[in-house]
Amino acid sequence: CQVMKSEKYEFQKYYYCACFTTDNIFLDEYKLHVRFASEQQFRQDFSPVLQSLGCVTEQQFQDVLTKINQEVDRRKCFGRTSVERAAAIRDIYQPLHPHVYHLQESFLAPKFKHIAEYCSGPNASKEGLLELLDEVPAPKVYRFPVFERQFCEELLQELEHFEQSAAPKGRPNTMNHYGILLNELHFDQGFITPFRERYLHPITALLYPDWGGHCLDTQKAFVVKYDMNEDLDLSYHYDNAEITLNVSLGKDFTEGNLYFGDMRQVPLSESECTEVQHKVTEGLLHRGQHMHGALPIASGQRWNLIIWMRASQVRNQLCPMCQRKPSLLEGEGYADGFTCQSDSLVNASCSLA
Ligand SMILES: O=C(O)CCC(=O)C(=O)O
Ligand SMILES: [Fe+2]
Repeated sequence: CQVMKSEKYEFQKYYYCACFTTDNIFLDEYKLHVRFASEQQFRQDFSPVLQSLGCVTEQQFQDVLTKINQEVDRRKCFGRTSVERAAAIRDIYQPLHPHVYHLQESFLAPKFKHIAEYCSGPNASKEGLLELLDEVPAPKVYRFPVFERQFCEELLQELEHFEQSAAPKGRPNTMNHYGILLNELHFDQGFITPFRERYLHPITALLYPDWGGHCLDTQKAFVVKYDMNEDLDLSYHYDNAEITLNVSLGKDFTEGNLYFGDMRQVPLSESECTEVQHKVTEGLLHRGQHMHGALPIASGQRWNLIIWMRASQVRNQLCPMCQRKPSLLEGEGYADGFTCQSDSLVNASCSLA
């Protein structure tokens, strides 16, 4: 029911987990994710591994602490600065291709529409869906065409135009230095949210019912960019997502394959990795907790659309980043997709009144 849905959209508040300001802080120089709750805890937990990675002098250690402090400050201000950037973008940025902000069927590959239609039908089954998919390149990783090539080109032109503009830019996370947060550019309402609800959700509901694929309710969408003079690769990590869609948008590039290891409980040294090629216009769907990374590109420029899809019902039980019961911090917009049970009770009583 449409009215219920938009009411929910207006009333529902979303949250971060407090671990956002302490956990999964990426140290670029040492390619290491750390947790920083206090200096004492940090020294105890990470001195040995940092030393083994070449952080041996007190000065080097102090430099690490400075970087951590900067990142923690960035995260503490993130909600406010993100809202400010989104407002500034609305005020000063003139889109090159305004139509790409509104999802149209003509953007989508015919095969993708067919797959989504099949999954939305009354007789859909996982087995039937698997027969329609091109390939299962790694365990529970699925590939299918998503966009038409012309749409990929126009979207990239729009994003490059944005990059070259004076508008402020928020970066997707500490591991990507380039790339663009699509919610700040106002892509959610007209494009990403209906794309997830109408097309992706029926597919994930069949493929990942045990990973929240049947109850996705928000997302964080961004693009990543790799260039010979910028970021070349992406370290091994898991996503802040229940399910991730990763679509290759272009341009021309060589190498830069994605690789998948095991689930996050298994160390890389004990994991057998599978390389998966990016093919322009095609998407790869995987579980957020399935560890992965991206190998360096060897030439050209690679852009991918990443949609981290969240299921509040799942993450409210256990935060996928710290693996603890989430401790909620208020956020703006979809935040990190956690919800609060008592908010729902307030909403229920509102709608009963
Ligand atoms: O570069 C890619 O294709 C992977 C990006 C990714 O895994 C991420 O941003 O979470
Ligand atoms: Fe990722």
